[in-house]
Amino acid sequence: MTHDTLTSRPADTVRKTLDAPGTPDAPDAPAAEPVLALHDVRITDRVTEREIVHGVTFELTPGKAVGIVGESGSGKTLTCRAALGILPPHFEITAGRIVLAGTDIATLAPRQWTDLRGATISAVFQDPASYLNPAIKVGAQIAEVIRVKQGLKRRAARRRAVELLTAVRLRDPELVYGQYPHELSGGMLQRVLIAAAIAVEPRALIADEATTALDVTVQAEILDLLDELRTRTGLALVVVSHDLAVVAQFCDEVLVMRQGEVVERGETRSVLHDPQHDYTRLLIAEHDSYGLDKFLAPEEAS
Ligand SMILES: Nc1ncnc2c1ncn2[C@@H]1O[C@H](COP(=O)(O)OP(=O)(O)OP(=O)(O)O)[C@@H](O)[C@H]1O
Repeated sequence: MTHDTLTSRPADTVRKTLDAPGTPDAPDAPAAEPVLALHDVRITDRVTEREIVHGVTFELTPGKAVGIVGESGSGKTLTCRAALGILPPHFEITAGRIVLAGTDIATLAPRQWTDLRGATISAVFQDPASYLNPAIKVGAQIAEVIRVKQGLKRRAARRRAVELLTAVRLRDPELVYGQYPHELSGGMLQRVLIAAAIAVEPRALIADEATTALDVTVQAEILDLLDELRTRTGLALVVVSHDLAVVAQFCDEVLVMRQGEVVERGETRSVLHDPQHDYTRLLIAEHDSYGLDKFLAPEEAS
């Protein structure tokens, strides 16, 4: 077993990861236009009339990654779903603005949303199997996305789908193309979902606990893949994770959410080195002890 994976590192991992040299921005580079910007977004449950998300603000520029961390039920997923235009039926954005590639999403008709989703913004969630049709071979499902969104003919769509399965580093892409979802492992399914999510070359990708259900090695591989796409293609990432090590490694900026509120937000390095809010300190402390437990198990602990 290797300890050099994202969630099985010793205490203080978060800070050590931050100390690793990064790729600094060119000093005089002009600030890029955000692909996605949220301005004080509030989300209300219309059934209970309760406001669930109390004002989220962040900007995501090409090639950057913003992390959202926080306890279960703090509103991370609702925030992401709002940005994707897929809030559950009785939830509504009741204040603030979301601007996607320069367009205020409040002005979008359903048809325009269909064009933007996949092509401008895309997402990968935790449970890949539930997003695939169990009765259709996975390659055909990706090819269908390509045919519909890019208007490619059947043969060209197939070729492109195999290219994408190669790009997400599936070992035998031709074989995988012809397999059904139940024939693939969780890690392979998540790669297939990422292939589908990047099929139409979106500018932003939301990864909402996309690696949570995977074992640590596969998790690290998937995160590396997303990071590579980010550096190579300028894909902008929103990474929702309960794991601070993931955020420390991949995100330029982090938002810490608790009970629908952003309690702390800033450059990842400074938030994790010098947390200002008690809740952020608690998350870091919990992470460190969790990391230590994992480091000791199983060989050293026995
Ligand atoms: N489809 C839904 N129907 C009813 N309530 C919902 C729905 N989705 C979310 N909620 C409620 O909204 C609140 C925020 O949920 P959300 O899924 O955004 O939290 P989260 O931070 O992503 O949590 P987790 O880490 O568990 O995914 C929670 O109280 C949740 O119960």
